[in-house]
Amino acid sequence: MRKRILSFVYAGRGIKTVFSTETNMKIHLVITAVVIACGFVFKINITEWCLCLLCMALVIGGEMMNTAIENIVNLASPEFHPLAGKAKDIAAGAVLICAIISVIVGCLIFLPKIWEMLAG
Ligand SMILES: Nc1ncnc2c1ncn2[C@@H]1O[C@H](COP(=O)(O)OP(=O)(O)OP(=O)(O)O)[C@@H](O)[C@H]1O
Repeated sequence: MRKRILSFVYAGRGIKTVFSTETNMKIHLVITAVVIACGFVFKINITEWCLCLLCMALVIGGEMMNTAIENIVNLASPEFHPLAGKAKDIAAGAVLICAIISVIVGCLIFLPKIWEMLAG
């Protein structure tokens, strides 16, 4: 039981580390806050909330995996190596794909509502 609780403590420490050290993570946090505020302002429905929450998890989780990979690569290959560069580029590319898809989902949800508000 103690081991189980400790695993939550370690996970919490990982979340705290990534949010306090990674600039990209702070940017994601600001965007997440803006999306949540827009969700309330535009009164999005439960399905739209679920899609927004999934996108947030995708981008923040992806960024955390990217940071973990960067740390492992730096540890395993502090010197220049094509495979180290490839691993970092692929991890960064994965975050970019998640972010682009999330922006598209955000546009599909919010743009019609913004348009409706401006038109009406
Ligand atoms: N050890 C290495 N060997 C080869 N290429 C590397 C190595 N380390 C970094 N690179 C190249 O430099 C790029 C940037 O690496 P870096 O570690 O600065 O990542 P970053 O995305 O800028 O990190 P951060 O998110 O901390 O700013 C990598 O995507 C990779 O192309």
